[in-house]
Amino acid sequence: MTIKLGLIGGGVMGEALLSRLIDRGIYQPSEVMVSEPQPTRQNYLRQTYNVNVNTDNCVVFTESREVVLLAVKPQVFSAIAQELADVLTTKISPLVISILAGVSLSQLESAFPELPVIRAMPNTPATVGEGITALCLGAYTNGKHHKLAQQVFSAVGQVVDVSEMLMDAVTGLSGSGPAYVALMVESLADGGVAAGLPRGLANQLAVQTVLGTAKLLQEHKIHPGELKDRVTSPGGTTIAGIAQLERAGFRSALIEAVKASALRSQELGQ
Ligand SMILES: NC(=O)c1ccc[n+]([C@@H]2O[C@H](COP(=O)([O-])OP(=O)(O)OC[C@H]3O[C@@H](n4cnc5c(N)ncnc54)[C@H](OP(=O)(O)O)[C@@H]3O)[C@@H](O)[C@H]2O)c1
Ligand code: PRO
Repeated sequence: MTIKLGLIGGGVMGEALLSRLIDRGIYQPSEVMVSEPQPTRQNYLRQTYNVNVNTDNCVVFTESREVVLLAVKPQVFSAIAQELADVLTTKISPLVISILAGVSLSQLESAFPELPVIRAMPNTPATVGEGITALCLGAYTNGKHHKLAQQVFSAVGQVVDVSEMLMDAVTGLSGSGPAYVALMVESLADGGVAAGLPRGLANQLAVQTVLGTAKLLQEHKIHPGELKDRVTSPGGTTIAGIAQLERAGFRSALIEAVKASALRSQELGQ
């Protein structure tokens, strides 16, 4: 069977994309080849997804007919680029999609000269099909490549096209955001426990509150400030909580977190 998708780096995000792409039938397991350095991880991916696994990134690259997805840490990028340099050809090349934080289109295009490359930033809710991915296209891509990338990432959630100058900010918000939301859910549950709730119930209340609020904002397209006002009864419980959040600098903490993450993304690309 022809390999259509090559995945270089089957870690957290690589696996999130892989599992969903196979689950949705976008790729058959036999059409996928993954490269991973650790034997335990190789066995896990082979056994769990029935995909082809290899340790040689060059084999994965040359065997892949449609897409090669780079999902290694940004710190490994230059080593991978050096490894692949000898097998690159402009005659037949897969579309290269990088999900590496910070690594720019110009760095990708120096590593893959004259080849179609796309820089993408997905996020971990991709695992359950509720991700959001921002795409920006390299100079050697065409409409077919764009469509292919949209097909891959729409299998894991929403897809938006952005200009590259926004990619670090996207990384700071939606790329890193699931961690901030998870921290908030954990803290809400801790608050519930502090107020006397059993842990399991506190977790359930916290998760469903975040999920339901996000759904309400999305489906009714209302401004978050308006929803806040709807919850906040005069002289009631919510305004007492909000006053405390404002004293603790809650908004500012989140703003600064997104800015710090965007800055770190910029640094990783240097
Ligand atoms: N996690 C997220 O939420 C998220 C979201 C958007 C984008 N990203 C981006 O996705 C990339 C991967 O992040 P991650 O969180 O999935 O990291 P990760 O779990 O560490 O995954 C990277 C994988 O690549 C493997 N690897 C290391 N060197 C390799 C090599 N030379 N050839 C092939 N595979 C190699 C690693 O194996 P070892 O562990 O054995 O080194 C690991 O399994 C990063 O560039 C990150 O910026 C992540
Ligand atoms: N996880 C990656 C990081 O923390 C990139 C966005 C989310 O660097």
